[in-house]
Amino acid sequence: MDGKIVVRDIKKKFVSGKTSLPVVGGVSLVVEDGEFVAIVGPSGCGKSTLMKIISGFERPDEGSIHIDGKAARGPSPKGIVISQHGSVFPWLTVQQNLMFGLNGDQHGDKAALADHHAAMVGLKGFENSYPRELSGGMLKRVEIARALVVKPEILFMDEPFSALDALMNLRMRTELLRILEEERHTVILITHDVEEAIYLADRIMVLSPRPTVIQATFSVPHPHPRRLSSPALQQLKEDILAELGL
Ligand SMILES: Nc1ncnc2c1ncn2[C@@H]1O[C@H](COP(=O)(O)OP(=O)(O)OP(=O)(O)O)[C@@H](O)[C@H]1O
Repeated sequence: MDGKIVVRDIKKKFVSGKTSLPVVGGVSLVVEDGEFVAIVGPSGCGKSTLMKIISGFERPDEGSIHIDGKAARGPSPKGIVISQHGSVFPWLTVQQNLMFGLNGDQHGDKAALADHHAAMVGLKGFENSYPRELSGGMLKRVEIARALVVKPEILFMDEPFSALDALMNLRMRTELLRILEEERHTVILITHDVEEAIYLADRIMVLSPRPTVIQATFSVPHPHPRRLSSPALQQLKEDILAELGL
């Protein structure tokens, strides 16, 4: 079976008493090794549910997920989730947070590795700070460094920058691209921000309203850094917004 991540005909409904809410209506997709796929869709269409299923934190009613050809029946050790809800421990310093996931002896000097990743996201000099001493943007960067330090093959990102102000959001996009150039990861990004998707992704999937299916797929074969004001990318934005009924 080809593809780093192969998602086959995923369906999911939530049942509560006599009511049943169909959320994912049959989604199939293949993500290649090293590819960056963004998923956009209308509010409440089931984006987060789909991400939880693909990352192994929610069971689908039907369908399958294969990672590197193997059926995935829970969270894959090859992947890590970065979501809008922070997962940084408030009682640990930046360095301790970054060292937290480094179990086993194969990581060498863990403190040095943590400091390298802190520097990578622009937090050099803040290794010994506690989360309460950092701004929202810095916290987000700790979170991203914390995900990257364990060198995951796959990054599952669910609206990772949505809690940030506009400027920090733009900065984090650029930062993420720089990091991905240094260390190639396979990425699935959920976002409601079409420009963010166009700026970052190799391919963009547009989801339909609930129960969601993939309504359209767009390739973004443009080199980085991308200028969102270029006619081609403006046209792409219009095409995607039209798919979203906007
Ligand atoms: N665990 C759950 N139990 C019951 N219903 C749920 C559960 N999780 C999600 N839902 C429902 O499924 C639908 C889709 O939710 P989901 O969070 O996946 O959408 P989304 O596209 O990520 O939303 P948003 O754009 O607002 O972030 C919503 O109507 C939500 O109420």
